[in-house]
Amino acid sequence: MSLLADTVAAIRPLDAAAMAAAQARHATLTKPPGSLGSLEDLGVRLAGLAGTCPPPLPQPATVAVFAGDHGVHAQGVTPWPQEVTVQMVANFLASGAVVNAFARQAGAEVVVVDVGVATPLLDSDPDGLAGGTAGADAGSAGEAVSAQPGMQPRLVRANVRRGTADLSVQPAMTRDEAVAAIEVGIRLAGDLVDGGAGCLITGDMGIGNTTPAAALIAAFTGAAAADVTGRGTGIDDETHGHKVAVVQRALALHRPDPADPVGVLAAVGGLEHAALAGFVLGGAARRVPVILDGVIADSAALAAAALAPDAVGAMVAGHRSAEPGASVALRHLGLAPLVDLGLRLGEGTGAVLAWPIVASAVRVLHDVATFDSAGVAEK
Ligand SMILES: O=C(O)c1ccc[n+]([C@@H]2O[C@H](COP(=O)([O-])O)[C@@H](O)[C@H]2O)c1
Ligand SMILES: Cc1cc2nc[nH]c2cc1C
Repeated sequence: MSLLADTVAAIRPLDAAAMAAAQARHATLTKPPGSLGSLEDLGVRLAGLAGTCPPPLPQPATVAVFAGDHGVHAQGVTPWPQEVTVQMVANFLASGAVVNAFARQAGAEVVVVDVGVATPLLDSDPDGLAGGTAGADAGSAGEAVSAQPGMQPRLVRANVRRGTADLSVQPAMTRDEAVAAIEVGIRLAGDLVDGGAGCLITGDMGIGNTTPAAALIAAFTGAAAADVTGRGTGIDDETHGHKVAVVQRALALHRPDPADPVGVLAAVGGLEHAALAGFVLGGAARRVPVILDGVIADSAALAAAALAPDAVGAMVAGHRSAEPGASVALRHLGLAPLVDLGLRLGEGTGAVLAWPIVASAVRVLHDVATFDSAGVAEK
């Protein structure tokens, strides 16, 4: 079997006995029952994921920033030049982006993955900066990556294709390319868990990538393009109307079938969306929580859930992106976001902010005294 098929086959439902044990433990802890709201449900779910109560603390954590470019950029769906993708890759590697600041604050490692950047990264450039003519590195997740937060960002060279084709006029990529990108994400998740990671955090970078995200969300949820297409990095009303029309045109052209998730990713997705879907599947197969960032991760999570419905058990919605499609996707997945600050940056920023909340939900099950042990009276 292929890595993708093996991974999907390895994804199992949450463990009911561990969840019942976590539920019962919550009832014994020195707090009014239910007083931690949805954090109690999260702790129970993570016990079910780990198959034990209390579940392991979700640490250390790595945020994987999957970077790719998009042929649909040619349609004028974003005001930013495509080169900003590779320039931001350089910025991540130089620790200068917002996600680096948030990751440093939280104590998470940053890994940058070139899965589909249009501009080749130079092998000879120690910082992986843009330029040169290095060949594609298809199908590999690059070197093994340690999850110990050494705080120095790392680059994983796993370029499947130098940007997608324009999804509004032809398939964004071939099925083989979509599978190769998914497997980049699966391999990286496995490498990180092997290196000790207890939590995986999704990140993305790709000028134009909110357009494929909207198309994926429409394809998997059945929502209208107008209800899931947002303003991305920031566009005026006229450009937004044009962007909705581009998404509608792509959906009408390809008629993506949600029963064929790889076909949907190939037709209207992006390389980072496919890799993120694999990253989620890889985390779910290894029974490690995966914190979703914004609309790009949410759209990829829909693809992962279509491939393996039980993968939803490993997903934690880090935050609610301001993009309308994010809320539609999270509702479809049955996930409630932990943080709602109006962020619409991507990179993994909202998910990194949510990580200490996820850890706190687990910490309660480890550390909090029981009514018995603390001598606190029950009602
Ligand atoms: O995470 C989000 O929900 C999000 C919302 C809007 C924009 N972004 C980021 O902005 C870029 C895509 O925006 P755009 O307008 O070029 O499609 C890409 O790099 C994303 O990481 C991300
Ligand atoms: C500057 C910039 C930073 C980003 N980070 C994620 N998406 C981005 C888009 C732009 C334009």
